[in-house]
Amino acid sequence: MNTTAVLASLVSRQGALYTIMMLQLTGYLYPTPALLKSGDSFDYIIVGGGTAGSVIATRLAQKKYNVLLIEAGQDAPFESVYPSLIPYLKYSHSDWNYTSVNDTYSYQCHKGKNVDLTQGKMLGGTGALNYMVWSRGNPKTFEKWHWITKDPTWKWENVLPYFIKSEAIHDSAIMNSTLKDSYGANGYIGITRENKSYTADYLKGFEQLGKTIIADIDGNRNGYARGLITVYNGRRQDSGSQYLKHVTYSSYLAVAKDTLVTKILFDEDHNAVGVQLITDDGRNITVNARQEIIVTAGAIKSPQLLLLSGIGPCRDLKKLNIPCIADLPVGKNLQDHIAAFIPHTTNKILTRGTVDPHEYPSGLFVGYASLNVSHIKHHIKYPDYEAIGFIMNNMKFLIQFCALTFDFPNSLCNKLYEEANGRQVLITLLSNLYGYSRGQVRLNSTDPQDPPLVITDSFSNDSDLDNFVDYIVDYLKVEETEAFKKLSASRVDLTSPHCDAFEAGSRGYWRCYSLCMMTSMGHYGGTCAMGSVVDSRLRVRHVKKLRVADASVMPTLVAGNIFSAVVMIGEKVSDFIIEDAGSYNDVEHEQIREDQLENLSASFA
Ligand SMILES: Cc1cc2nc3c(=O)[nH]c(=O)nc-3n(C[C@H](O)[C@H](O)[C@H](O)COP(=O)(O)OP(=O)(O)OC[C@H]3O[C@@H](n4cnc5c(N)ncnc54)[C@H](O)[C@@H]3O)c2cc1C
Repeated sequence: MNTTAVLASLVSRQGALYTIMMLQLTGYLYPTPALLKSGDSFDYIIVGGGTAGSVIATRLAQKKYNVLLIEAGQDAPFESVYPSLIPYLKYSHSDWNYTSVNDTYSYQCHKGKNVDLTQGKMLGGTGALNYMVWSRGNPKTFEKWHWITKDPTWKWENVLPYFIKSEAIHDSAIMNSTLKDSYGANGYIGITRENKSYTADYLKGFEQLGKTIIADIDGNRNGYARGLITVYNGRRQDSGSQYLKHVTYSSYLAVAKDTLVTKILFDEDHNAVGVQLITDDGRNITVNARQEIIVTAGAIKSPQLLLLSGIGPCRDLKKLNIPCIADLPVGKNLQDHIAAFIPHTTNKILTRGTVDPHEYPSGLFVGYASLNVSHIKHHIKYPDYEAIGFIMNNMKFLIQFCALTFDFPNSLCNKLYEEANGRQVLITLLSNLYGYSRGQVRLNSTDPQDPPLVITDSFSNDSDLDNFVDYIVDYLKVEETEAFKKLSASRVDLTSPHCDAFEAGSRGYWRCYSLCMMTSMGHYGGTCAMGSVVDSRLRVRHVKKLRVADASVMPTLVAGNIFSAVVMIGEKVSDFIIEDAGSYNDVEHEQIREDQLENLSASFA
């Protein structure tokens, strides 16, 4: 077995899975597709049926607003449902397959000297192809958001109820403890804990290092734990499948699939009144929103749509002859959690046997650590870095992870495979939680089907690289523990010849290592940030009746994994929308619905 062979077999299986997708085996999980015609009107139009969009569509339909959810992709396929099939989703029809611009500095050890910007193109969006780690981030993140927006509703104690509302934690260590009041039991996203027996051998190392082994891996406390995952009953718990199923048959929700929104339309008073779109059968039509349009197309596609619609830096728009409606820094402030890929081989012989598709594909631990004691403020100890350990007990998965998910060259992944020699491998993704580098999303052209330009500028702020070195050195102290020695944990250096000029272990070496072995956590955010592009109720500034509500509104990234915070944003903005719709009184609302029912019965007559 080598990397080329594993990737070739994966591609051929992807072909087979695409054929299975045609059978629409997952269709029963989702609403049937709506057939739109030009001039159709809805109370709310939601652009993007991903992580946040699915939450908002569900909550508004439950409140009996007439909602149109528009998604560029299809229902999430079979391989999204079963956790161990994650590798089959990348480069598939359910991925936008975008890449970043080569900035000649970062990602230089990757195949294309850039990074794959994996994003879900299906109901459930990126949550339907992500790595399913559930952590809510550190309270300090939300204090920062409060500080930026001056809106106390973003304080930790005020966002916590929305996390709780979204979760159904199925974990006795949390739910039988004093922590249980700060966790949800009745939300739509089911959460369990990774349970491979061998994960314990690795956690022991951190315990021996003096780290606390904790139950709730929240970014709230420093320490290490087995990962909490969005898997329940052997199935992925993304918001597309788990929220929309509650409104599958609702007459208040229409879902247009395989439908690309190309522009937001405004009237002369700068009210967002409708959208232009290309339907699944190739028609260019316009549909109208009586109340609001909510853009939830993700941190790369939301800014693209706003820019195409004339909302963004006027100077840039002018160059493309796009009339500028609102001069706002759309697309700026792009952030991501960058991780260093650190492999350790061990002496643990792989347990053979077939992989259960319902199972999480590897062992998993998550840890948070801080180097700086000054970070212990207001009784909150907040972390500098996150370490996610994937314990690979399957060689095929190891190769897929290295060469496909993280896009390292085949030669490098072959070396890792050879060094592993049939034994378990620990891959740590060590990430900086508070990066200062910022990138941007810009239009490449005025064609909405053209991918935008994504310039990550990762590590453009040199202090990020410097901090990274400290984090790696701190993390690797675990190699000295009895537990890691017992595992014969041995780090595999895949940087040669790239970093050969540096003395191993020197700061220069670790800087080179970080730049070479860096990878994206897929946590893109910040491109329509609160405080600059949207206000604290996520309304786009300088125009009316338009909101953005997805990872792009985070002014700074959540210090943790960001999926749960995007779900929280979806829950929270739903309340904002419902509160703000108060003036759109029930009488008018009911009246509109009666008109629609009349139209509907007329069309059946
Ligand atoms: C490989 C990977 C692994 C990850 N792993 C984790 C993890 O383990 N834990 C974690 O917490 N986070 C993880 N994340 C991050 C997390 O999943 C995302 O940040 C989050 O799901 C983003 O949600 P969103 O609503 O902003 O966008 P999305 O969920 O991407 O939703 C956007 C939706 O809009 C649709 N769309 C876009 N443009 C248009 C248009 N013009 N018209 C119509 N529809 C459109 C898209 O098709 C998509 O469905 C991961 C990300 C990646 C890439």
